[in-house]
Amino acid sequence: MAARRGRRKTPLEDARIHAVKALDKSAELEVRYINSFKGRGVFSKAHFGKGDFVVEYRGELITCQESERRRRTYNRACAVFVFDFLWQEKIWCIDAAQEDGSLGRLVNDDHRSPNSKMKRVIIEGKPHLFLFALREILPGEEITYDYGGKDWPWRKQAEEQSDDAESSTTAVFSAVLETSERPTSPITQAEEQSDDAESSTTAVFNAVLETSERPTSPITQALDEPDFVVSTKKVPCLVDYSDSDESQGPCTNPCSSQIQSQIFESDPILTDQDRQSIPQLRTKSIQMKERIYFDSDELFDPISDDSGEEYIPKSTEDSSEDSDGTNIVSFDHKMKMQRFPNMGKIVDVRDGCLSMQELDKNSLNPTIERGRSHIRKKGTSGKRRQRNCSSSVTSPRTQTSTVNSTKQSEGGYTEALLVNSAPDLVPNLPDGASSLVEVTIPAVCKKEDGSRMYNKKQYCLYCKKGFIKMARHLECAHKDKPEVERAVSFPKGSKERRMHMELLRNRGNFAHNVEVVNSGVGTPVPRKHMPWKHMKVCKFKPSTPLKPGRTCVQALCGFAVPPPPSVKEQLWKLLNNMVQDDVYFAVKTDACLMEYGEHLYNRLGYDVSKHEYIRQKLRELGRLLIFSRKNTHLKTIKDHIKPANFMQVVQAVRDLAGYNCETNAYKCPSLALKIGYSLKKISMLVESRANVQSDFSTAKDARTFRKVYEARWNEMISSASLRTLQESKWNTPQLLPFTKDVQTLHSYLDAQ
Ligand SMILES: C[S@@+](CC[C@H](N)C(=O)[O-])C[C@H]1O[C@@H](n2cnc3c(N)ncnc32)[C@H](O)[C@@H]1O
Repeated sequence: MAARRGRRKTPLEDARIHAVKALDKSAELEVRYINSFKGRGVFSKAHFGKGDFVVEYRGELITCQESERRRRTYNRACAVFVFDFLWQEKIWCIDAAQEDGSLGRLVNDDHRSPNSKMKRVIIEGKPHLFLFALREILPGEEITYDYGGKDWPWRKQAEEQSDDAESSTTAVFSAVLETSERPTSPITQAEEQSDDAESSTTAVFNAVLETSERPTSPITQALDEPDFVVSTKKVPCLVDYSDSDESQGPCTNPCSSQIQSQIFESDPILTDQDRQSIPQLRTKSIQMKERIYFDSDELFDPISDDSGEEYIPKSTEDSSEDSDGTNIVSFDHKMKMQRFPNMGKIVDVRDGCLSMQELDKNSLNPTIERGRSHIRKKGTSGKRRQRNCSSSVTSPRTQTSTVNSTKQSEGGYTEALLVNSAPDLVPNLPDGASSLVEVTIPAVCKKEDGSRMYNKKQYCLYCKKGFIKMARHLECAHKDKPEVERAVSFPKGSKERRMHMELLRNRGNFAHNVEVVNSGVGTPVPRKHMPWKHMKVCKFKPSTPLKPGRTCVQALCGFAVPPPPSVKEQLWKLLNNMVQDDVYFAVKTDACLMEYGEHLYNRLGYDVSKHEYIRQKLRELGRLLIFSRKNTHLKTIKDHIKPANFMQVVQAVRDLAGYNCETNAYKCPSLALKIGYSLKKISMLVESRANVQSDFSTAKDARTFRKVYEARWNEMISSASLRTLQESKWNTPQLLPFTKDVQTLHSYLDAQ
């Protein structure tokens, strides 16, 4: 096992592992907002060696025809995310127009001195596009690659600028510049700087580039060098140069050269018409620029320690992972596995809903009804439900494995409950776990003969320890407590004695469960029934009759959980009158939303008629939060007010409000406007709190977010929303007053 963990990975293997998990190296890369012209970019947070796998250009693999169809519907901003490449003698595309939180799609262009290069790698018969470092990349550097093509507007601008600069320099310096920076030259600065040892390879390589970049032969720009076929089955030898003897390596692969010559000289699939259409695509999309041999010096420095097999990925998520890809566990998940080693089945209990929603006020015990949690509302069942849950807490694409790890633990199954979010409301969590609180629920254990094993521990209200026989423990150890004294005053076996003991047991369990939920440590004591169902038979239910319906009982149960320290009881109560759905749990467990709620409550809460307004405001943001968690990497409202995430927020708000880029109209324009307003308000609250706490970087982030918001929100969201609102009024019939109304008015005026 130790040997396996220590096994070094090649860049290709590293790329494959990330591709299979659909994960980026989030510990080593970050998105930053650069400026309004360039938008966002991806920056290195760590050191990358030459040849290292950097990031995948992830998206949907589509055919050329489909990409043509989409391009007709996409606006310019979306079309630029479609990446063309050649594979199996056809043009394919990776469409990354969807804002899915992946990083590869956000990498910007640099045709002069890019630090990485796009490569096509085949994994399990499917092409993937990966960026590999062309040279050493230092922390803080922006990741760039050459988009290919020539018509990108920013290049012209850059060239104009550099022309201006050139004209003002001395003649000698101009001459040097002309040689090294001529835009038509395929030789990059980096290549120019390469040392003598590399020069021969570079020369050969440049020769290839020059041929493939000749503008008159557009097809040669597409990528068609031998694929890097990565097979999961051939562990540890993961690189398989298709149809070739592995020992020969890619350069000497006769098959590849055959394929290349087929494609370059007489392409059997592409007609002249197709060829004509390719350059046209290029002005709107990114392409594989040219062929590059995978083991060429450009990617792997043969004399460097970092090359080839000696490569060890640095990303945190790789640190303890199995490299065979069969047991891929998300980073967050693994972290929780450390905390809860017995974790087995994963059941989705979002936003503290198990512990909060199902804590039964009357029985004072959290309840879980296996297979009947609110997840069922989604129409999922059994294994599917489990899968959904893992995706809801990690990334939509990391679903696979969390479920696979089902194990029978010592005493039977355990169910790990991933409780999404509540990061700031739940203290003492390690950094990376900020968006997850996980609680392990022990399931009923069965003996070998299938009968139930009664080993459930109850928690003592007084000494906080777990015991299987609680009544006996109370009687022996806490006889001096008045409640216990009263309970034992009833005859043994009597109904009264049982009820008193049960109440004490429930109270002990409740206190224990609250502790577990708040600290994220320990195992809560489950209870079988849903609260509203249990309420029908509960021996301790309030004597005053409740309003019929589930929500009322749930509200009672929700309120049974004490508010977190930073939340006012009145606000907590106000929230518990909300419909208790996903949005409710999202709101209740997000610190910024609670702060915003508190702000609204302080302003308007004295007026009960405004309570519904406060709830609505919070629900709008709760919906945004749920949407963002599903579709982006934003997990809290605080993430939404970081300037680097601005574009993702824009996209999320657009999607949530039903933006149609063709008509430039919204289905629900007022939602987009309201969310914008609330986000701005929250940024002010966060900034002021951060200033008070001398957390100047958070304050700066919030301030910068507001600046970006003020500069761009109107253009990106509000203008279209307002226009939609205005236009929707055009078709509203203007109501003329009835004759009767006019008569009434006249008689009123006469009476005056
Ligand atoms: C694939 S996206 C890259 C991510 C993009 N910056 C964003 O914020 O969404 C390509 C777009 O980024 C911008 N871009 C990329 N490279 C650029 C560069 N070198 N200079 C200016 N803008 C660039 C252009 O607007 C281009 O259409």
